[in-house]
Amino acid sequence: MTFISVRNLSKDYKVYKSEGNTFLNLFKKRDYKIIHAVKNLSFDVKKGDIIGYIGPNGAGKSTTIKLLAGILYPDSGTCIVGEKSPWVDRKKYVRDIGVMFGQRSQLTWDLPVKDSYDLLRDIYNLTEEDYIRTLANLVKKLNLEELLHVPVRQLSLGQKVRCELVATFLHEPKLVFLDEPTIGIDIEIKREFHKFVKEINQELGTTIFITTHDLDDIKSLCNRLLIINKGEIFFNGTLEKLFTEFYIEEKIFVELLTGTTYRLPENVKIIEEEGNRLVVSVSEKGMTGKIVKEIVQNNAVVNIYPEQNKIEDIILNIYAQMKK
Ligand SMILES: Nc1ncnc2c1ncn2[C@@H]1O[C@H](COP(=O)(O)OP(=O)(O)OP(=O)(O)O)[C@@H](O)[C@H]1O
Repeated sequence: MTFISVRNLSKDYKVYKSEGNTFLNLFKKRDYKIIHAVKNLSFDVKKGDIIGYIGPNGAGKSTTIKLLAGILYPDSGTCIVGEKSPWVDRKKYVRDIGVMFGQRSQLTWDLPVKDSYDLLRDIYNLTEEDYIRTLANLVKKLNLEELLHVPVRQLSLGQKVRCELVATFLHEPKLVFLDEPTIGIDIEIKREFHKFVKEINQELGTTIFITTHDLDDIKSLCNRLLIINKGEIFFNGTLEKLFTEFYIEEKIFVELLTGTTYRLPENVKIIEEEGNRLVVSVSEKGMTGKIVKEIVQNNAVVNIYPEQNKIEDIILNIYAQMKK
């Protein structure tokens, strides 16, 4: 079932060129340039999807999130989430969404964590019963009972991220935007974050839209990937589709018994050869296992290991293509 439907969404920024004296600039007609941050964007998201939204710096990810969250107005295009438009039904829409920006906080710096949650309870107009239930559930999941009465300024980054998650999910939103949520946190907290997001997604069917430069987030969480470049969708599909469409030749590292000659299958290419060690490449997706077997059968192999495609390499390759 389609939950988010985005059609031909565009957003430009007008950036004025700065010219020397800022006071005199007030009286002059200044030159400006238009930045097409988001161009004619169209995509659908199903209910309960965890969408990874990635792209190089400046591709338009944050602008898209701000548009979809109703924080920015588009220049043209439409977006329907459930049955609401983020801009037209702004007040009701806010109740349906949660937004967590890795660089910004929903918690009040000088107050104990729990005070910020109480404030959010009032903002979202939660009943005391719902508030107590969801808060207890989230606090248990993230194991942060002992942090509730600590002032936010005393929290470590990892503790703060866990507390931000509670703030984001407290009103049980149907859709959550996570913008660079794991920036700067260690691997242990990151794992805890992934586990939490997966659990909530499964328990409540929350749709999650996540922008990140951390591919661990994508691998651990996302069932779909949108890649954006210069404000336009470059790829839209599953990770499986990404691996098929952007397959990079896989390598097989082979060590042969010293002094033996080799016999290789026809469909491999030798890319390195040094003494009894070879590196060969496989150009056809899905053939690596079969080729390893053939090499072992026909040669005096001491050691052999294939190097399968990694998402990091595929994404790097895509970003390099984008620059051309
Ligand atoms: N408020 C703004 N005023 C002018 N230009 C902006 C503004 N916000 C973003 N831009 C420009 O719009 C383009 C898209 O920016 P955006 O922040 O959406 O990209 P991003 O993909 O989130 O980048 P990053 O990964 O670096 O955070 C960039 O060229 C950026 O410089």
